[in-house]
Amino acid sequence: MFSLGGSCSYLNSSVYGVSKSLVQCTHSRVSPPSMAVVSLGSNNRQVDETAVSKQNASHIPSSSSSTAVEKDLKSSVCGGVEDVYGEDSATEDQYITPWTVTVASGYPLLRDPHYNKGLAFNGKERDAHFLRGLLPPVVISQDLQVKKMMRSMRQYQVPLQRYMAMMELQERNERLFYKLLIENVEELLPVVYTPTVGEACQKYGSIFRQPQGLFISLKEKGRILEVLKNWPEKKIQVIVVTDGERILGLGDLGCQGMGIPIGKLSLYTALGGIRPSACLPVTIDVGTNNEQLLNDEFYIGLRRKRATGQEYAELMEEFMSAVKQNYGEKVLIQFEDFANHNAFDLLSKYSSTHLVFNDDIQGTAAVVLSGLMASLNLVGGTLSEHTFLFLGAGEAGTGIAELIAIEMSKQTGAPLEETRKKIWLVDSKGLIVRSRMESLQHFKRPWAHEHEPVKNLLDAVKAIRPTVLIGSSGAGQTFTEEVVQAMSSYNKKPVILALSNPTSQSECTAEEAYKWSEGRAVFASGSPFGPVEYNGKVYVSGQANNAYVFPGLGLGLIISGAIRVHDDMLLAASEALAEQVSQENLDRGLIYPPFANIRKISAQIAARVAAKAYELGLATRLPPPENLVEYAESCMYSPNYRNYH
Ligand SMILES: NC(=O)C1=CN([C@@H]2O[C@H](COP(=O)(O)OP(=O)(O)OC[C@H]3O[C@@H](n4cnc5c(N)ncnc54)[C@H](OP(=O)(O)O)[C@@H]3O)[C@@H](O)[C@H]2O)C=CC1
Ligand SMILES: CC(=O)C(=O)O
Ligand SMILES: [Mg+2]
Repeated sequence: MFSLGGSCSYLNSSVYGVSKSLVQCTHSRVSPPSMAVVSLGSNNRQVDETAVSKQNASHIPSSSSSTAVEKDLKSSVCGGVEDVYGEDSATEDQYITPWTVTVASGYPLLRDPHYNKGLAFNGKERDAHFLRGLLPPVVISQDLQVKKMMRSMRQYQVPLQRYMAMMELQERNERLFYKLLIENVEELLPVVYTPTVGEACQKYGSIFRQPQGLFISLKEKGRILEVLKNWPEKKIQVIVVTDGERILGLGDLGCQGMGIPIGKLSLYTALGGIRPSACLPVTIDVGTNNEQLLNDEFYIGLRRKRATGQEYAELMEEFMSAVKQNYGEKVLIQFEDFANHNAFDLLSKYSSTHLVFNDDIQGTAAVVLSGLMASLNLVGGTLSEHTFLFLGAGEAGTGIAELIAIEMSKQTGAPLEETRKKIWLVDSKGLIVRSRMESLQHFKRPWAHEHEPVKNLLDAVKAIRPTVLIGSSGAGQTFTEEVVQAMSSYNKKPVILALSNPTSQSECTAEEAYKWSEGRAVFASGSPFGPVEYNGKVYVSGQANNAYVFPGLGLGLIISGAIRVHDDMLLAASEALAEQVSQENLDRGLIYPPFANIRKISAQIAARVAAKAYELGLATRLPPPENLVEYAESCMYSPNYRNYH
């Protein structure tokens, strides 16, 4: 009678005075189980809809205690709906047990995002899985579902509504969500990722419906391993974790930063082909210093100031140890949007014990270096013949600067201390120079070159005369007309990268870059801008965003079973990405390939990263596959529906 594809055990539970027989099953993911399963633990999919639970009571196999259930199911609420578990008749001061029933057939199958196919369930599946009558008669293809969803998405004028529609889809039908995203990546990336995800995080409390990801707060101190075990998936390969302190260029959004790990991991799947069930979004909630959120009645996090020092370090240490204990050595932990006073220390502390990677420092560096390599085809010269000026000397700025210096050093044989001298950075106090050394944070010190103090960016541009200007400040409108004009007065083709996200924080817009440089700028930005018409010519700018690299890098680490991330892997990723920029792209002024090809690009990046892991002796999956590109492609998750028997 039961085709559960896994093991079952019967549990007894007393739920608000009603004794129930529970069947606990671990079932196969390929073929959805076709009969009643009850779950109190973390091993099964859970459906928390009372109505569904009630409906499923009829599927529970009979046993002595199920007879008790029938006997005790006397109470009802108005309208003739049976109050099966006494939940409705319980007064507010009485306790009820939030038990849930999971059945991968009937309604619960339609409610399970991993298995649900909506109208695409065919006749056989509808018969086999008790779906008859639960769906209208029509059977449509997944392609038609995509077409329909895109049409409905395009009807929303407000970006946040699109974001919410996408999140709702992800929670309702995971494969359809990913098919939509993969097939319409250029249109939907700005919805699930920057810029819209930034607004979503700001308003996360107000738009919160279904919890996604794992929230680990100070309240869970001492119990993090237990919390990890609550997550329904066991085979985790990638964790993206934030503590919400530097969300894009929007600052401290506390617990509401959760939108970022969720967004990044949906790109791991859509762009890099990592299975969704292998991805775990985590937000560490240590409080927030954002007064507006602390006073917001809809704020979802701990209402306290951020923990710092030992309290913070201990929670992070417990998290990192618990992750290793629960998922092993080879789970990739991506640190995302931590403030720089923690980010560098966490990376250096855990890079020798865990497979960790900081996307803002390292992923951004790989993507920007790649764009610079490609831009040399437009502006000429070698990397070391250029001079670089950054606005912003934090994670992104110093991370990129260091990788450029490493690459220059590899190319020329000059020591790193020398190649760094071609790179200058400006922070909120002005140009970073030797006389400021004592007061500088450690990650800025390598960039404190000999120079007289310079107070602002414009003066720094005039003093340094860079060929490349990179914005990584999180401060919008800082590449002013004067700054862009100054860059254009020294360079035939100034390279201008406005990396800050979201769009509101971009150092300048694409239109401003082209207009103020009289169409000469080679421009790319962290958040996308549409094509710009200037003097009768259409300019298309690229998106200099770490999303080009982290999915492929992650895939490469996973397929090689890498145990550590190495700078040479970042360089390999940069090269692989730069090689994907075609002459046609360059002719249009693009220094990045279109996102439309991202899965092919990710496979190339993954192959190159994996090859580097093997070369460095950091790979554990042996022997290495013969053709790494083919192997990477073959490992990628496909969102197409599977047939159920
Ligand atoms: N496109 C992409 O892929 C990525 C983009 N980013 C974006 O880059 C931005 C910065 O991120 P990150 O480096 O992590 O942030 P950090 O906080 O680590 O660094 C910000 C830096 O900018 C400086 N700064 C801030 N405001 C000004 C200003 N008005 N004038 C001059 N300098 C200023 C800060 O100065 P001080 O040190 O003196 O405080 C600091 O050095 C964010 O907007 C983020 O979204 C980040 C990662 C990837
Ligand atoms: C893109 C990204 O990681 C950031 O803006 O923080
Ligand atoms: Mg980030």
